[in-house]
Amino acid sequence: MAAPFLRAGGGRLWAEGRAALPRLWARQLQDQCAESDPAEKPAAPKGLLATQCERGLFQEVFPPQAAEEQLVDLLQPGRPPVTVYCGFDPTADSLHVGHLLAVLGLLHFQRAGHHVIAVVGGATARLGDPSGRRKARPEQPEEQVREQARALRRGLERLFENHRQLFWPANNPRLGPVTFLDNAAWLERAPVLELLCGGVGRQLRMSTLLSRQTCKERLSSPEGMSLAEFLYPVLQAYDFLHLRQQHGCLIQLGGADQVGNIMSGYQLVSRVTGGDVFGITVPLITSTTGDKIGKSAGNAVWLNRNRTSPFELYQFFVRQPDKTVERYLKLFTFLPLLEIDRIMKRHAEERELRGAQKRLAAEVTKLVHGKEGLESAKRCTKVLYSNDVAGLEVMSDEELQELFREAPYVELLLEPGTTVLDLCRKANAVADGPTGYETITSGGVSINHVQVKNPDAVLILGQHILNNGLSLLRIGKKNYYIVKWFQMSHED
Ligand SMILES: Nc1ncnc2c1ncn2[C@@H]1O[C@H](COP(=O)(O)OP(=O)(O)OP(=O)(O)O)[C@@H](O)[C@H]1O
Ligand SMILES: N[C@@H](Cc1ccc(O)cc1)C(=O)O
Repeated sequence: MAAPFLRAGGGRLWAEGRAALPRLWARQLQDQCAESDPAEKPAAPKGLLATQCERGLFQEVFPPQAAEEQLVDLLQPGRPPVTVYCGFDPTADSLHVGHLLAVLGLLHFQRAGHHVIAVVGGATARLGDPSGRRKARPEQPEEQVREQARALRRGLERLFENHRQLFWPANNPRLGPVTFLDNAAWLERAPVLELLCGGVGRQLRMSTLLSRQTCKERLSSPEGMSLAEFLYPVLQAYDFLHLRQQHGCLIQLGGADQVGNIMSGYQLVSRVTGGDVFGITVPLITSTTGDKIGKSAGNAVWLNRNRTSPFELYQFFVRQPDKTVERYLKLFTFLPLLEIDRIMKRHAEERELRGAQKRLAAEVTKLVHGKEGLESAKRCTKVLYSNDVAGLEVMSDEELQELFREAPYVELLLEPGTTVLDLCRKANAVADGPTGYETITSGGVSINHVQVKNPDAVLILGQHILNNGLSLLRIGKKNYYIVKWFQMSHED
């Protein structure tokens, strides 16, 4: 069955020519797209769909004809708000960069005044979404999933709160409301018979479920597919129906790998209610080798600080190649397209400064970790790449450990007369005997970014030992040791 999605192609069709878009869309986009000619009279603000397709954030819209005829219009500025939802399964205790695009999709709806619902899949996570997977997810104990659901909700709340505080002018009345729900609240209570004999069991067709790519592949694999996994799209479809009936939800948003599940939801809701609902997908974020970034691939960039520090998140975006940075600025930030254009023009003149990447990294880090997180990321960058000692001095223990994640953390007692050699030996950073001594005299050791060549020099407070009681010891090019000093108190 041909996918009944209207493809905006991650902005591709938009870029290749509007003729590829359905007629009505093309006309509306043309009417609304006045940014390209600033000399003309100010244009009416663009509709949400047009804007996000142009940015590449909305990749597919479903079903195409109804979207053309109704959704474009429903999402025009000045129209009454609609309700949109996106689900996130708590199969880990943190969101990651891949999830961020779906969250950004919700935030754009919120910015346009619509009501958004972020659903944590406390119930669905226990089945495990088979979409795009070759193997079943490992089973997780119920209590673990519950704990992860709480953590995911906190992560979602933090993103919405950071956005409200840092990316939205104070008290702007147009920011739509956000609701956080957990599908365990209704799925755990849904009686099996009610589910099977009511709309779900009767309206969803086996042939459609069996025709999904994931299902076909898994059924023909040696491992096969469990009933729990097979029924996953059914429960996600039930969520859509529940949210339609209880919250008036009209649109489901999800990553591109969610198309099948969203289609099942569309079929169920439209058959049971007789009215149209819509699906929108956001593109999948891939690594430089083209693989989806995520948990299973083992390359997730997490949004929780204890898994990926603000500094590491910042660096992930600073390292993006030139060919991705413009697209990511459009996808991951709220910067207007005209400003992105200016950033890219400046970037083209001085690529080595990585200005576009740094702006991208700053915007994302601020959204994810707030202003303090961004400051921490910048401080860590300076400490590491510009040997900034002042920055080192104001760092918290947590920050220092985040920065030198691999570095051993050693706690030492500071005794009068402690020398450079003592420090190196107590930290187990140099070998015993003459070799250790020579490592220092030959220039292989630095303390707080300053080379120390005299092994017998006594450590000086404020120089070798920073005011926060820390020393950063480096042996060779990149073997770091973080030393936290303790002083014997006088009463002891
Ligand atoms: N790399 C990505 N780019 C865009 N969206 C993503 C990405 N990874 C996951 N998502 C979206 O986030 C939601 C949660 O997906 P899921 O839990 O399968 O992610 P995941 O952590 O990558 O899982 P796994 O790697 O275990 O398959 C889905 O809507 C999915 O489409
Ligand atoms: N299936 C989605 C999560 C989800 C759960 C419930 C929903 O109703 C919607 C989406 C995922 O894998 O992440």
